[in-house]
Parts: sequence; C-alpha cells; structure tokens
Amino acid sequence: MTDHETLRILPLTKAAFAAYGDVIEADPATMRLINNGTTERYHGLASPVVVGPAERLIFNIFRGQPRSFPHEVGMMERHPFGSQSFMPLSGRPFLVGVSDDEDGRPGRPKVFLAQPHQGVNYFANTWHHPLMALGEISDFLVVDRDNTAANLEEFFFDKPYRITEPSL
Ligand SMILES: NC(=O)N[C@@H](O)C(=O)O
Ligand code: NI
Repeated sequence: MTDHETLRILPLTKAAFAAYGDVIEADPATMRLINNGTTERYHGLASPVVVGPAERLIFNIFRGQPRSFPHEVGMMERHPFGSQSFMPLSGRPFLVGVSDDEDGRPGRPKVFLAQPHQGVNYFANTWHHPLMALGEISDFLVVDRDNTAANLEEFFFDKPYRITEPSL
C-alpha cells in the first residue's frame, strides 16, 4: 500500500464517539442496584432503533475473522433504516471506524480502539467500516434491523486509507 494515508487509532470514549453513536459500557453514572441489591443494572446505555418501514429489531452473533495489517480502508457503509450495535463476547478488543457525512459521502474516517468491555451502537445512517476484529476470531452480539438487504448503502473511496497494527 504505497500512497495510502495512514489513519491514527484513538481511544474510544463517549465524548469522542457522541456524533456517531453510543458507547456501551458499565458507566457508573447509569448504575442502579436491583434484585434486592444483588445486581448492578447499568441502565439505558443505548437505544436501538428502526426507521421507516417497520421491521423487527433482531439479535445476531457476528463471528469476525481478525483483520490483517496494514489494513486497507477502501470503503464505508451505512444503514439508513436502523441502528446497529456491536458488543464483544470473546473478551477481545476491536476497531471501530466511522466518518462524518459530507454531502452524501463519507469523510476521512476516524478509527477508535474499543476495549473488550466496550461496545458501540451506531446511530441509523452513520457511516462506519464493517466489523474489524483483532488478533483472533471474535464473537459479537449485534442488534440491528431485520431485512438488512434493504438497509445497506456502501461507498468506495477513490483513494483508500490505511490502518497499521494497533499496539494493544
Ligand atoms: N453487513 C453486515 O451485516 N455487517 C455490517 O453491517 C457491519 O457493520 O459489520
Ligand atoms: Ni454495518
């Protein structure tokens, strides 16, 4: 990959990700004790939505192959009719790529390193890169809108970007 621009990898924080979606993590500010004090409920961390023609919100498991590096970021995608969340099930970190919308196309991607205890919920119509698992095959609990065939818009960059191996 000669002239690909390398994208920095940023820590995933609620503030940095706020324009793109929710960070799903045990935020103490959301905690309430339930079940007679035997359970900590971290309440309302994200709101999965379907937009437009009513379709089911469904739970899925995505089993992601680890990405090899340097990884070429040649495209971004978005789901106009629903949110999409990824919560790690395998105790591994993963990469999250998002872009602002610039007149209907994704701008320069931002890449975040999600820790094993962090998930994300992309807002509907947020440009994002498909799942980027790290190091080993990793499972993720994914909540999104059924009938994904009608809910996928892709954009391919003329000049792809590059991500180098994150130091974990
Ligand atoms: N296509 C699909 O179900 N997966 C993507 O939406 C993704 O964000 O990984
Ligand atoms: Ni997606």
